Amino acid sequence: MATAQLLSSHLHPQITPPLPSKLITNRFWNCNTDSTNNQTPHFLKMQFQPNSTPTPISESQHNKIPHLLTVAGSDSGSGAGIQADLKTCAARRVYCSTVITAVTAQNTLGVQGVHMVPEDFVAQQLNSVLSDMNVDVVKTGMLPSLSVVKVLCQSLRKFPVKALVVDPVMVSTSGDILAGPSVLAGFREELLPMADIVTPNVKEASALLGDVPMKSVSDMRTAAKLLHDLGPRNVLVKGGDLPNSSDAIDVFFDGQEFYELSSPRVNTRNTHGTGCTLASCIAAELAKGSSMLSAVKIAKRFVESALDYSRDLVIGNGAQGPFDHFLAFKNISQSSCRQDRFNPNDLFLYAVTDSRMNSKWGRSITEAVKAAVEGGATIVQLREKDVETRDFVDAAKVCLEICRSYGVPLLINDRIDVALACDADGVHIGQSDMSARLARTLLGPEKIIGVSCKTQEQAHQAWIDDADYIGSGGVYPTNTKANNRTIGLDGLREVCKASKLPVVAIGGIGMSNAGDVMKLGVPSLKGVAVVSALFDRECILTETRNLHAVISEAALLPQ
Ligand SMILES: Cc1ncc(COP(=O)(O)OP(=O)(O)O)c(N)n1
Ligand SMILES: Cc1ncsc1CCOP(=O)(O)O
Ligand SMILES: [Mg+2]
Repeated sequence: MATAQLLSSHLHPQITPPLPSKLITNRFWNCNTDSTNNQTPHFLKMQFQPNSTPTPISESQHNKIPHLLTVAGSDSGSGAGIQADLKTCAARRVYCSTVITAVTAQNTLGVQGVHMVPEDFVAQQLNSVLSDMNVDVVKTGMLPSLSVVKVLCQSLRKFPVKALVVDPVMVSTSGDILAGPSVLAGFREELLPMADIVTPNVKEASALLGDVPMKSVSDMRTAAKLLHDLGPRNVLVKGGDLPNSSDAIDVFFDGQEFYELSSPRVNTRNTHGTGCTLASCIAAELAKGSSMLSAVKIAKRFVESALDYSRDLVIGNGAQGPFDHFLAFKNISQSSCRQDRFNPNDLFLYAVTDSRMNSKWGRSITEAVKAAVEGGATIVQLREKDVETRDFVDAAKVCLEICRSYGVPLLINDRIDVALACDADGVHIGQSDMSARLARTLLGPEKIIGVSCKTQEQAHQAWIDDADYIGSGGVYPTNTKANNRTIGLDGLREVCKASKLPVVAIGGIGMSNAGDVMKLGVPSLKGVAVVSALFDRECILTETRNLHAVISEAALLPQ
């Protein structure tokens, strides 16, 4: 059942110059395009292969959509259950099919009635979907009887999927019982051993373990270990209900390491459906190919943002209201938004602009960015320290269009306001800027956040604060950033070794030394970020192309 490939392939991806998910356009490979070529190009979607001719993406790759099957109960109030799972998958852009195990009459006051679907009809639904529809991941919610648990396990043995996410629903948020004691035995003996992750809250974890006391994070760690002994590959014990804590702390255990994942507690009545949403978001991200830890982190971020966004929503008169899963559509026009999650391999060749260099060579920011992406830059940062805010926003909007047409993310240095104004893909912030945690709250779960880190402690904090990557340097002395301490290759190695986030090296990197950086041989190091070696040169396109060739070759050599 567990898919080693699915879950481990993203844990420590090595530097891999081919960027399989990247779409770029194959255009003119000469210097004239820097500023003079105004022809309308014929954009041709290509799959990126460094040092080789780009190859077209096949139709089947274009048309495959990640597919989640949820096996759960219907909530007539649509806050939880099947309805929450469908909304989560729609918001996360994953196809969701449904097997309904029970129909509940439910609203914000509580559960007024439950009508169980006979187990042979649950089996029939499972057979219909699993035999035909190429399901990637199965997520379970309300399983109202032992016989439904057994039917499900039989179906999963007959139709194996890539991952199984078990949300052991037992009691609704209103306190109503949704699964009796006999189901507990089914969970313990049959379902959990098949699961890739189980996501109990403290009450459910306690019940699964025979009513052990759960009063502290330390109890949660002990419970996570004991639940892991029952067979699931990973355990997430959710501490939202734990008293006396201003933060919601969840304990994640992968069988080897414990992680305490904390997020600020959102003060709202609209928490009905958070458990279902978290589990289906984890499942959706697994279906897209995330590693388990990153799926869990994304899901926590998604729930936190949705709760924050919906804190004042008024639906129903009861104590616990539903929240709005489609927060992302409030301020992002769907047509223009980036389709991919952050891919650490995007850090491979990171082009960072500089307004003074552009003035020196007589080019606009947009001309510089266009040349860099045509030359093979895999991510771009606008680092424009001397530009008026209004001009910065206008230029960023044009750069964003250019980058989007190449499938290259565009980040803004320092200026979260500018990133929000132009709907950039994210920001890069330094140690004296606002914290990554606050930036995450302002930017939401989807945007990319990079943080500059010179030390292992800063790298750890960036991970805690929910950043996506760190930039580490200056690796070599540089004239681009005044008074910047050089950490050398040794300093970079130390930061990379400690970092749970992907790292891009920066500072004094160019043709002569980029290969040495790439050969460092630490898995978290994903690429090089470069300013002057690209932008303080006559032909940006040629320099980018040549640097790409150098780092691709170094990344392919044995370490
Ligand atoms: C990828 C990357 N890494 C580090 C930096 C430096 O950011 P910061 O420390 O905020 O310094 P300034 O760039 O703002 O001078 C970066 N910009 N990009
Ligand atoms: C922004 C920054 N942060 C650390 S070093 C540096 C400057 C990198 O510029 P260059 O690539 O020209 O050395
Ligand atoms: Mg900065």
